[in-house]
Amino acid sequence: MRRRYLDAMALVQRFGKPDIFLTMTCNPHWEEITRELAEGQSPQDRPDLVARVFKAKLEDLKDLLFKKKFFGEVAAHVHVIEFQKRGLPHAHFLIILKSDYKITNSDQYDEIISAEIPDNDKYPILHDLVIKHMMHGPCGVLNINDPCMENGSCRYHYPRHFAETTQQGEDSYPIYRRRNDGRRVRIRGAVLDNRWVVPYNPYLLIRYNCHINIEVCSSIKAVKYLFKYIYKGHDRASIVIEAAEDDAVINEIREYRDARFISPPEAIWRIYSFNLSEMYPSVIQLQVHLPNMHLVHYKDSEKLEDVVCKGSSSRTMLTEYFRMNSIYSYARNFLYKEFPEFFVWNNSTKSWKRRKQRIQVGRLVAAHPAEGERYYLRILLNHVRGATSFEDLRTVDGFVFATFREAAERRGLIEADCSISDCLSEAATFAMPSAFRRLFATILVFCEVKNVRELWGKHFEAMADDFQQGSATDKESIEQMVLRDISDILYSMGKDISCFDLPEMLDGTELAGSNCREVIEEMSINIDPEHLDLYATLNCEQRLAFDEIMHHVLQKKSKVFFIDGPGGTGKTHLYKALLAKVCSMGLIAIATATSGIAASIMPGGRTAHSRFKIPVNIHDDSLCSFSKQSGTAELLRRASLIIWDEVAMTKRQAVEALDRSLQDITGVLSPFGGKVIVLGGDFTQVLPVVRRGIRAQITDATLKKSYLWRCIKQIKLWRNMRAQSDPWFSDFLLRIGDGTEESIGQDYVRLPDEIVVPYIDPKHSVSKLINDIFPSLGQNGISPSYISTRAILSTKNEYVDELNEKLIDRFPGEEQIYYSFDSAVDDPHNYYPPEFINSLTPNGLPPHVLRLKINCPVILLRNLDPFNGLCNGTRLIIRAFQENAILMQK
Ligand SMILES: Nc1ncnc2c1ncn2[C@@H]1O[C@H](COP(=O)(O)OP(=O)(O)OP(=O)(O)O)[C@@H](O)[C@H]1O
Repeated sequence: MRRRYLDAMALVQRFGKPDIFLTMTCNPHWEEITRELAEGQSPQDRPDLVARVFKAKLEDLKDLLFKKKFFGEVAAHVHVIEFQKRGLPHAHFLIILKSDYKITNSDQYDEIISAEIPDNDKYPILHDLVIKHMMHGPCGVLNINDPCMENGSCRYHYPRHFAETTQQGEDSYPIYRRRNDGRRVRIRGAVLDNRWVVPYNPYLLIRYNCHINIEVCSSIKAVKYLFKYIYKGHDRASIVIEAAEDDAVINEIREYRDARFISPPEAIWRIYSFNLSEMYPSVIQLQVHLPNMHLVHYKDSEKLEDVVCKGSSSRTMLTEYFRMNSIYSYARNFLYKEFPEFFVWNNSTKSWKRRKQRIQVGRLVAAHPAEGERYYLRILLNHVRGATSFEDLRTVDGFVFATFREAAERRGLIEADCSISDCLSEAATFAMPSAFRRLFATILVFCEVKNVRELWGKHFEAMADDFQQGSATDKESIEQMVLRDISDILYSMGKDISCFDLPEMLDGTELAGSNCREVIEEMSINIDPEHLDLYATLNCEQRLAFDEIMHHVLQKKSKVFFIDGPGGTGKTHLYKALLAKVCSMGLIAIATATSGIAASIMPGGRTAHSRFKIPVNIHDDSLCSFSKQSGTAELLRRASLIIWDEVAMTKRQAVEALDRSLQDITGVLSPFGGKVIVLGGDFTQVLPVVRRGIRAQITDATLKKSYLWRCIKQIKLWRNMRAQSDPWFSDFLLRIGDGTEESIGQDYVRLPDEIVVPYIDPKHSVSKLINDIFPSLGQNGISPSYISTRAILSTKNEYVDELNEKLIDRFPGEEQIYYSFDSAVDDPHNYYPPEFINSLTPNGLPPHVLRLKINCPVILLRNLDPFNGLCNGTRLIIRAFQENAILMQK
């Protein structure tokens, strides 16, 4: 039996998730069919004719979709055409669009898909076609015998719910707009409304006059479902083409590219056609087997001894890959999975040969973690280049490990049980005890440590080192001192030491009552003397703002201010002056910002979410999650001034939650419980993120749409203090922000030639960009400030990863590689192979392969410890590294 494989995940990996799912079903009453029928014949009598016409329509559809780019430029597509004995021929298409044409929000869904009955007066033809082809059922209570009924309900979930607007569905398809507009139609004896409309594209429906269902694949989770659907129950990772399971008469599979085959009426065929565009090469499955545990094929007529002795029986793709590596230095440049791109496998001679034309993509046959050694062998093959034998693969730093697991662990490719402990042991060699305790606390908070007490016991000495040098000599006192320090650190990270299995902290060692801990912490923030002098430097708008705010603080007069200023107009400068002044008077001023990075540049700054305990999933009536008796509540009650920077980019519901909570804890029913609040931000910068939200939804989420906006006093700062030396640029930015700069269409602005790196082609332009920004990158001895005062910004994580690869290549020094340990939750069947998960680049996670060099800059992607300035966006410099620990400096 001939089989062809296609790796669905490889497709997604290479081109991204599919965007559109389209099903077209043959209309047996197409004119092209009916006019050729002889007197008394029905379409069922002429399957050849039906198939031919259907094929012609499909060709036309493919031309429209792929050449004429009906939905935009197509990166790749898969389609399956089914001719069955029962039912009409139909075709399924999965279409992956190029990145510029991705369909991402519900406005775009509405442009291409409708799920409503059209107005009969305005669109009579379309109205008739929808009734004829796109109404589901009736099923359910209207017709319990409809073929779609399964266990008493419709397999396709009809009737759907009415929906006023199209929305992003949680896991799979969007919820299309199906308004309850009173339109009804009588179909097969039942009265149906918009809830029964199968989503369609009006143009395609009119053009093809048949059932043609279009769906947008709204999330990556839909991919799994779609691939399963399109390949009906086959393995989701490797798709196998074979006969329909219910077929008793098939004795051969025939496969025709582009569905040129016309099925004979007596057979039941599925014709699969994979046409992944010219760019997408075929996929070859690469064998992964343990030594001498490969499959050997032989004929019934062959003698087993002969089979075993035959030289070719011991040769496999893998053993030959090793052999090629041992004799051919060029071969050693590639991973096993990359091999088929450069070498071609000849199955009859069982050997690899240098490839001359047409590339192929390799994919290693899957292995489940439960398979043990084969799974670890596969991991090694996915990461190690040029191995010449199984033993070579087990060799790391000259040492031959007994198992593939140990070798993978040693290479840092799988998480070892002792990774965390090793990290601490390594860190102990370069971290001071106080920094070491901070690392210990950070690990407790972020690493889900299973045996905390064991970790504590093992690393106590290193954590206690500085206390042992001091006056306390007995172990218990020192232990209490370490515990207290860790407790303080944990507290500043919003955690309580009692949540961790550590030795008990004695009462006396607690600071003055846990309720006041936040207050004490806030009161102990050091005031930078320079900040006290900032008042003298304020420009006149800043000074007016300062005076008015201070007046309210001193008079304890309730007021909410919004410092409205474009970037660089000195908002932070003003906050620093205010914070210093209020704190110097012994009053409490709380500094927060929406992002960690903005919080970290204000003394004592915390993210608003952590300081006010704002719930992550926020709703219109949410409250902050602190109780009236908590330390946070006490701190807020005592605060004379609360600053929240970058409020323009937070959802209004978060600010409203703080308003309600402050009213609750203070008992004062005026905005924010009568406090003096300074909000700041710039609505021309980043707005709140509403995932896949349309403009209206984003605008609705901003503070300007809040009930609070009416009682907020706006203070405008307009003088750009940052770009004083370049007033032209500062004006240019302001014009873009205000929307007064001439634009091309609605969204584009022409940048002056002087600030643009001209585009030649991707390779040279990127190289020129790097040379322009980092001209001395390759030189030894470049200073950290050289690196940290320049940056290349990019719009997508994948571009950032690409640029980082190029930059780190040029960076001087020896590199250290770190691999992430990625796994899918809720995937007992290992449908998501590790290399697929590793290839994803979601927000907030580093790439799977992280290449670092001493003195190279890195950006922290998590709010590890915002109170101490370690937050999402903090830039650090690599100072030293070991296998599990990295020493970084701000
Ligand atoms: N009155 C001032 N005198 C001197 N320098 C100032 C003054 N105001 C602001 N600056 C300087 O201008 C630069 C930008 O100020 P700042 O960071 O406070 O602006 P911002 O409005 O917070 O900007 P962004 O919105 O981009 O965060 C800083 O280097 C700051 O020190």
